[in-house]
Amino acid sequence: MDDGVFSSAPPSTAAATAAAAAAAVGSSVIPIVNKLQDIFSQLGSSSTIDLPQVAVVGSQSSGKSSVLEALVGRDFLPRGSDICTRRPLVLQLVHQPRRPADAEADEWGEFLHLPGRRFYDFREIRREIQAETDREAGGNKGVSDKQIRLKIYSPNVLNITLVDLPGITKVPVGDQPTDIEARIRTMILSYIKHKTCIILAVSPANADLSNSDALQIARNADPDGSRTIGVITKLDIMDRGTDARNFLLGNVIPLRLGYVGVVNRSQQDIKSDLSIKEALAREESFFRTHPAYNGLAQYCGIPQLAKKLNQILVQHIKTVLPGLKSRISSQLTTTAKELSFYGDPVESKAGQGAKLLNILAKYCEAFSSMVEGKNEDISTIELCGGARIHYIFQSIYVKSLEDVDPCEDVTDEDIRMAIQNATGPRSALFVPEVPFEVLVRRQISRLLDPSLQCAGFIYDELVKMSHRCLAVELQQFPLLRRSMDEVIGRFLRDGLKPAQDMIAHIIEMEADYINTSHPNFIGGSKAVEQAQQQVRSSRLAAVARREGVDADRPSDKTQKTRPLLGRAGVNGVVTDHIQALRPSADAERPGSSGSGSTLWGMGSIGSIFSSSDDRTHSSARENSSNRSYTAATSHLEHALSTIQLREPPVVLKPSESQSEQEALEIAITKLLLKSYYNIVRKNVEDFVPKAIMHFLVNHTKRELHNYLITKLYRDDLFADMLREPDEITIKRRQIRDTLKVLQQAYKTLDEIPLEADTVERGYSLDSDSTGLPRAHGLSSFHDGSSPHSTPKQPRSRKSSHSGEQPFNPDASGNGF
Ligand SMILES: Nc1nc2c(ncn2[C@@H]2O[C@H](COP(=O)(O)OP(=O)(O)OP(=O)(O)O)[C@@H](O)[C@H]2O)c(=O)[nH]1
Repeated sequence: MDDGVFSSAPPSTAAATAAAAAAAVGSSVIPIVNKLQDIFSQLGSSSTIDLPQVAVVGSQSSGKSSVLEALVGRDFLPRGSDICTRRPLVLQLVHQPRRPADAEADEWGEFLHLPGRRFYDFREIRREIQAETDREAGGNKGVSDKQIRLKIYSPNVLNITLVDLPGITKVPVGDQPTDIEARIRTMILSYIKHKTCIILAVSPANADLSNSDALQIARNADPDGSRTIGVITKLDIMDRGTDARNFLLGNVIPLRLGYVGVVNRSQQDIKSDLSIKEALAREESFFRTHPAYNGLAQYCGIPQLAKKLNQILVQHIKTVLPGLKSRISSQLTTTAKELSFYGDPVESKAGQGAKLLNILAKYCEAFSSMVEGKNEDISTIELCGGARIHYIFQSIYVKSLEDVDPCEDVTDEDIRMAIQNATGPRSALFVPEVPFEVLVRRQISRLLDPSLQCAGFIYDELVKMSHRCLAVELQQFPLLRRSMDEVIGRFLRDGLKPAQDMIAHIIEMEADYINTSHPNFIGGSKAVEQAQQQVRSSRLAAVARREGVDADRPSDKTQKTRPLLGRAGVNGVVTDHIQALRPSADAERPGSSGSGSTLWGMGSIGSIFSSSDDRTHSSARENSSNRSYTAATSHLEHALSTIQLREPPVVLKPSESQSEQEALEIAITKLLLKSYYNIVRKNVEDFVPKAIMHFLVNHTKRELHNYLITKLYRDDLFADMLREPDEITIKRRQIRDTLKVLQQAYKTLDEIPLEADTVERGYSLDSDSTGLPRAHGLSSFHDGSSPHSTPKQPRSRKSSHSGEQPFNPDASGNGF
């Protein structure tokens, strides 16, 4: 040990103070981090800036605890020539504001295993570390990987975590297991493997540096050396005539971040209670006066080590700053937008009038855009606005009409009854038009209800849209919102009425004139043809069924082979159906029917019931039946004096059995009914939506703006309409305040890189004008700017960030 160095240059108090101030790890970064912390708290965020962890590794008694203690600037760690650190000590420094009135109580320690107990005396902290080590690892040199966690609260520290790890030992002693070396190495690696951990690889200068355990294990965890700082201790006790100059310069084992040589307190110094402050001053004197380290000031001393760490921390902060800035910037944009949304309260009448007009115009624009599907925030989740109108028209209204069977509520009996009633006392020679018209009108009138419902649905949609327009903006003016709702409600109701009237007219028009000349109408002859086919096929099916069932009853067969369409029944006319299938030449001539009823459409329908052959046949049959009737009566006259007819019932229904002719008539009527109904349905499906669009939807788009102005733009109403509720006024104030805070925060962040440069410059021991160390390994922590730039020279944001980023900001974290 070169005691002469210390004795020849006793430390001055000023130098000691300066050195001590410079030595504390992160002390110079505290203002920056405090500022960031302020920004976080002002923005109401509980998040903090996470700094990397620092871990000391090395062989046993290499001086790890001494280095850590010097960096923290307080005596609190057990140190000694024997094994001291036997459990990992996780030391969390917690910055807290200074309390002037109670300066003594500003700093204290707290152990996780002794919650709530504050240690103001740092010697007691050391004792507790020793006691807690013994409790877990025993008193006989045993080692445990169970952490001791200690928090130190102080206004002089940075929020950072430091880890003191047991030293690597080769030969087991005391209670140590045989594989102690492997165990300790595994334990150390578990800490330093994390990418956010800065490794202080401590090697004593009085041992063979090229075989350093510290450098070897650090290389395992950090092969490219981007986060390893080599620390060479005990330079004061190197062999006389040797020095660590080549090592410090990186000539022996190069390291990207370089080396720092330090002189800690010796065991003797510890015994004689040499303070850290004095020790630092002595260290400074040692390097200043030792010829071997002349010109290597930036590689020497605890303050240089602290500076190197600070540079890493500054670089880390620089890395996270852009993210922080962009967060604040986007918050700024959102808040500014919010404020512009609330705008400034308008006091003057003219201003109020203009504002009201503006709101009404914007409202109507928004309404039209919503109807036309042009609004900005088009939903991808559900149909909205005009698309809903389209859906109601096509998927609800049109679809419902198409699903309706026009004959659904018209039974065969209804048709039969209508036909019989229409022919009056005569027998029907032709299918009369009246029943068809009656029935088709009945079906047309059924279209009115769904059409009016459709108009009602669209009205509801418009009301909903009117509520959605400027919903957020109008929250600011509840009275105006209410008045607008009322006015718009009235306007829409007024628009619904003509739409409904038009719909009623459309249906009435359709019902009023049954246009059987419509080109799409099936017409009589075609209907007859189809009806005959239907009837024939159903008859054949019935015959086939019966034959299947009665195959073993031959007596019935004669009955079944009778002409099937012989019409016997209510009108007493018997018609041969086969005859009826042949259209008569007479019937094809319009007006040839001669009956009271008009022929349907194509003029060929009636003929099927009126062949002269039919009439001959039927009169022949009538004659024969009349003959037998006369015979029977004359016979009865002998037996009875009076024949009593049964009274006709009050309500008369057609006889139950339906003749095949009637079946044909019914089938024809149904075909005609369906055909005509389809024409009407298509017309209605087309015209009803047109009516609704014209009288209700487009009318609203065209006229609402004028209507709103007429009803609401009145001098005497301006103030009331635009009166804001108190909560809006408060909200505006809050947003303004937040905006100010954000602007300030943004400005502060902009200033931080400059301050960081100052930090880097502030603690150089040599006379380098830039103050920046020239260590080969430091380049990765520089900001890429020229080392010769003047301290006050402002830099652009871009240039303040290094291209090389030793830490991944996303992975950063101090572990707690
Ligand atoms: N002269 C001198 N002694 C030192 C120096 N650094 C440490 N020592 C002494 O070396 C011994 C070990 O120091 P520690 O700081 O306990 O070493 P450590 O690496 O933490 O030891 P373990 O935790 O037990 O592995 C102590 O007696 C210190 O006083 C130094 O730079 N010069």
